[in-house]
Amino acid sequence: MGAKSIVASSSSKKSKKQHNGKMKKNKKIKKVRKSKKDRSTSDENEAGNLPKLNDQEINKNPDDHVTSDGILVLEKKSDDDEGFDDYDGHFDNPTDVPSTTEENKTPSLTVHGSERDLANNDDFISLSASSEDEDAKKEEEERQKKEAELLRIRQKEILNTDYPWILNHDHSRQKEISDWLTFEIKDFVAYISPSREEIEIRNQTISTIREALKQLWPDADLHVFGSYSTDLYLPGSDIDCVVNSELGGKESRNNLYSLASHLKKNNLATEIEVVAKARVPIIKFVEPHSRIHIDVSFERTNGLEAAKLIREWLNDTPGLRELVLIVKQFLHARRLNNVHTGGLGGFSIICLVFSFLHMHPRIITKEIDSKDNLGVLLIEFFELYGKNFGYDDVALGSSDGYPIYFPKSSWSAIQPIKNPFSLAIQDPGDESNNISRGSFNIRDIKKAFAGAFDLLTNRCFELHSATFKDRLGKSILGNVIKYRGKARDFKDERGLVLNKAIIENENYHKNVAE
Ligand SMILES: Nc1ncnc2c1ncn2[C@@H]1O[C@H](COP(=O)(O)OP(=O)(O)OP(=O)(O)O)[C@@H](O)[C@H]1O
Ligand SMILES: [Mg+2]
Repeated sequence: MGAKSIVASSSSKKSKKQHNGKMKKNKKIKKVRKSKKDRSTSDENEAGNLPKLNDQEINKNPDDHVTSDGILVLEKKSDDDEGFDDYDGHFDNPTDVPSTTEENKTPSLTVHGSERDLANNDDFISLSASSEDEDAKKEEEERQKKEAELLRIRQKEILNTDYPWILNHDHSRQKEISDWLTFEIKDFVAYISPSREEIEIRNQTISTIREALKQLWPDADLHVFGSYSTDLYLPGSDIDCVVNSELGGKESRNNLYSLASHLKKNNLATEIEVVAKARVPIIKFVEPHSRIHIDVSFERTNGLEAAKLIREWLNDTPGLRELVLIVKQFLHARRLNNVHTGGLGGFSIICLVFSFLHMHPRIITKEIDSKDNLGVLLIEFFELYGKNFGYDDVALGSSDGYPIYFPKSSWSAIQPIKNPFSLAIQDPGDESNNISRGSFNIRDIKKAFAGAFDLLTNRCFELHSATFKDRLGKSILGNVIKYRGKARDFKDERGLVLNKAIIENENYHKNVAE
């Protein structure tokens, strides 16, 4: 397997020394000033402005309620470290498309989350609402019929294989088995990268919501952050948005409700949840035409700063996008990507991969080129965070824009540490914020990474000693990633149509700088 040998590179002494979580000196982390807006939280506790509650109310938290127009208002009060993180993952598999048929016709409450969440009274209730108004009901039924039909068509298109990215892309004759894996990773990423149509739908969705927002609040604007503004989204990822306004104060409970109600009236939101009193007040809903899940937060700029920083990371870090997308899909398939259930969110994944690539000894010394060695790097990523990383003692941070390790014990903002076996990742925009504090299920995440390392290395050895005839049509990556999708060309169409979220984020930063 030569210089790129998986075994040789993954067991390199130098590599282990650098990567086993041994700490570097903690340099002072660059302070990033938080804007006033970011620090503001809603203390308001208005009463009486919301519509009366209807008969279907079932309150898990005594204060949670469903309004008469079918909007669920969740009154999250506490903000403990292990609590509910309002940033969610995604619903990124065509087979995950929520059912749009029978069960949505009658109002029903669905409880999401583990027993643990329920026990903590941290449960998360979603409402499938229907209007009492007859016309609206008919309209809704019509829409649901159309969606069901669309879903049937989409499902027919889904290929009967768990590895659609290998169709017509055979790399089994590669001499280096690690090159085979590298090519498969590239194919997978091209396969799940957005088509022109998908980008246009996202652009359109955001424009429509922004227009509606401006009708309601002329002083406000809608900005996109998160994976859509960094091109790190999978096909069903949510869109994270933030409403910022000249007059401010849009994060109040009443304003959240007004916006939710306005979007609903304009047929731009279904399955709405208003989480009014969380650390980050938020509205979550599904945009009915695109079925995209949207999260809207208020009066904050930190996500917009993070989007810019992540795009800079992507420009400066070859291989970052590929590995992040693979790890995202890997965790998503195992239901380990949702922070609400202790999984690892998109932001944490980006930081883990960024840190891994920038501290990789063979990359630092320019011994290897990341893009040509994605296979080896993926295996080593799984080895590091599955087998070697010192979760008990080591925190990830950054200094002058470069990732560093430092002792968790020296990070005053996270003391006292309740659970030492936990991931601690310093927010590059706020040194007091541990972005992975909600990821309490590190045990399973670590186990999954370790398992992936074993599965991939075994598969590499197995195929390395197989004949070319036996290798034909086989997948290496498929040993750890499965994906059900339709046949599509391996065209990453991001070059054909502009992602407006990126342009707008760039413009936002230009305006701020002026
Ligand atoms: N714990 C957190 N603390 C502060 N900001 C966060 C935190 N989690 C997420 N964010 C902000 O929200 C943005 C979106 O986070 P998220 O975890 O949804 O990642 P994502 O890149 O959008 O991935 P996905 O496609 O899975 O949604 C981040 O880029 C960051 O700005
Ligand atoms: Mg997101």
